[in-house]
Amino acid sequence: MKNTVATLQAQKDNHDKITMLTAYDYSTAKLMDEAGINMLLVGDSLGMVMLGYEDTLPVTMEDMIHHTKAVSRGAKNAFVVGDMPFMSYQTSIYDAVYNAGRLMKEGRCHAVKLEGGMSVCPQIKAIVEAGIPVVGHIGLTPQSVNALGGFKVQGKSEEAARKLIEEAKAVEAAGAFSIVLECVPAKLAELITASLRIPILGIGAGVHCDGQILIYQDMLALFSDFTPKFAKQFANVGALMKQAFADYIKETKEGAFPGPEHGFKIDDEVIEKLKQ
Ligand SMILES: Nc1nc(=O)c2c([nH]1)NC[C@@H]1CN(c3ccc(C(=O)N[C@@H](CCC(=O)O)C(=O)O)cc3)CN21
Ligand SMILES: CC(C)C(=O)C(=O)O
Ligand SMILES: [Mg+2]
Repeated sequence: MKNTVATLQAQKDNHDKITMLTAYDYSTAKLMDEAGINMLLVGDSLGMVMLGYEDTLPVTMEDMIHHTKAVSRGAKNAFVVGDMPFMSYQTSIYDAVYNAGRLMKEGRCHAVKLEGGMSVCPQIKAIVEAGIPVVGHIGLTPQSVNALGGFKVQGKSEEAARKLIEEAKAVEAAGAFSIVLECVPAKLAELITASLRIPILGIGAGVHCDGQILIYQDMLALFSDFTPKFAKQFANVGALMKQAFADYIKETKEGAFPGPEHGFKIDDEVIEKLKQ
């Protein structure tokens, strides 16, 4: 069944957990879609896990469109969300609508996501009015890493927790159909999830959110620069890949690969004639 804004809202209303993973390419998106994932996020985290930058700030609209196109082609039933990169929406309402439109029109995603609370509500409202569904993103907002002083848990003090609740309500009121809540204490996330009508997608925000989102390289151990506490390793695909690469190198050096079954034949007669 195809996932839509309406089916995702129904999942919250029916206490049926929403599942979301990041994807950045066609083949991986297809595997996740076939496994039955509800939502795919083409995250600007691609700057870190796919391109090797140390944060998400250098990611461009062109990077996002390129990867969103690939993921959209691999997603049959999953609801695809394209992440708005740093400085594609903070600068003005015009930029926000223009770039959200590009991501949807060229990338063929079903919704866009942008980071921030009250400060980006005018942008959320304008994008939604253009007919583009918006996912909000509050708590740890990685595009503000320099302002936050690192990738740290958010909303621990009473003041910070109150501000986060206010931000969640403001983003909902601005018209977002869902919110990603990143790196906040589980009990605060539970409170926020209970106070909002729209689905809350948690990452490092405990089990009481309406759904979960994870970076796929983290769950498969494909990324080793750092490991957030919330990154559960579901399989060690990284180790499997490294072993397969080592086996390929070894067999190639030994002449064990390729075998006759991996090649093409020609009539011996032809070869004899060539040798004459
Ligand atoms: N591979 C990867 N996984 C992610 O979850 C992720 C990215 N990249 N890139 C974009 C952002 C950055 N994020 C991060 C990065 C690091 C931590 C981290 O190491 N956090 C500490 C918390 C420290 C504290 O207690 O404040 C941790 O131990 O989890 C968390 C989120 C989440 N996103
Ligand atoms: C951490 C998730 C929610 C994200 O925004 C990304 O992958 O870019
Ligand atoms: Mg992001």
